[in-house]
Amino acid sequence: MRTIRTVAELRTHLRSSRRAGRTVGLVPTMGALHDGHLALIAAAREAADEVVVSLFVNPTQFNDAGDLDAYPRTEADDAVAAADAGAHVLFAPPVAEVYPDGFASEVRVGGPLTERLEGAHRGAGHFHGVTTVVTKLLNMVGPDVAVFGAKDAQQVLVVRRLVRDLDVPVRIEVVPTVREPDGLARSSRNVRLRPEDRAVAVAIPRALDAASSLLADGERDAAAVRAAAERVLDDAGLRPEYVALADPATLAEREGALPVGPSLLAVAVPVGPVRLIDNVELVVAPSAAGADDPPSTGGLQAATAAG
Ligand SMILES: Nc1ncnc2c1ncn2[C@@H]1O[C@H](COP(=O)(O)OP(=O)(O)OP(=O)(O)O)[C@@H](O)[C@H]1O
Ligand SMILES: CC(C)(CO)[C@@H](O)C(=O)[O-]
Ligand code: BAL
Repeated sequence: MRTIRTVAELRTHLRSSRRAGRTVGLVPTMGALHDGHLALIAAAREAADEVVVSLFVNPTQFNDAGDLDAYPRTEADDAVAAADAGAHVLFAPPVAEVYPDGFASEVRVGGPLTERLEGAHRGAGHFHGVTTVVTKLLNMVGPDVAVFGAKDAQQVLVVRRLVRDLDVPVRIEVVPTVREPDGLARSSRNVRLRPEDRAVAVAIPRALDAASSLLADGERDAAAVRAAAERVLDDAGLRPEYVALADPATLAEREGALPVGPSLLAVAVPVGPVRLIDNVELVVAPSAAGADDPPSTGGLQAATAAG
């Protein structure tokens, strides 16, 4: 595996791969690689001949300077992990290579997809930073396929919108959330959890499970399903920024009876000094009698209950 730091060198390398007829997969990351990232690299290897892992802690998507400063940076370990996972290139540009002096452009996805949930709490500027850097990475690499994690479900929606709206010739693949043995979603920020925070953080996947179980037991009321998750967080002494049960295409909050098909249960929860996010797709299957019910699209990481 080669570590490349400039766009010029990356293009030269990829030109010869293209000439040899090799397809290219991109895995965008901010480094501090864990098993979630390795699952993305494995999916990219399945989907393409040549895998580029980008490692760039993108300053424009951080609303909180403290969060940016504290973001873990472990490039030497990341290079070993990416190579072991079968990546061909680690693209790790310095900030000035991505945002040279005089940089004055931004790529925005407008509307509710960037305004709701993470957009409401981190600020829509978060997603403008994500879409700007993702557009740049797609332009730099020109991949056939780019792989993202379902842990950042809203980011997936926003990136898919971007690619459709701007006719970017790339296929977006999504990998289900990889979890610790106790259910906590793997996240680069987990290393900043103090032992006492780590012990309560398990309430996050348990809250998602509680909502899934209630749905499986036949509950259909959105408020009741949401409240089941909120109760588990509250019992653990956690104060979520949001617990959203939403339409997975528009992120509009569900009210009343959940419709047949998928809904997205997404949470953001500060745990000590760290802000964690997680989600699960809850699927109400059509009832055997309901021949007119719309078909379930299925989820990326769905919990399904018959209607
Ligand atoms: N547990 C996971 N399972 C699957 N994909 C993941 C997981 N965690 C992160 N990813 C994906 O990896 C890609 C890079 O994410 P990133 O480098 O920000 O890691 P991260 O663990 O999400 O870090 P943090 O949550 O601290 O920002 C994103 O597409 C993200 O959705
Ligand atoms: C996609 C991404 C690498 C853009 O900086 C980042 O938002 C992330 O790690 O999910
Ligand atoms: N994984 C999402 C990137 C971020 O937290 O900014």
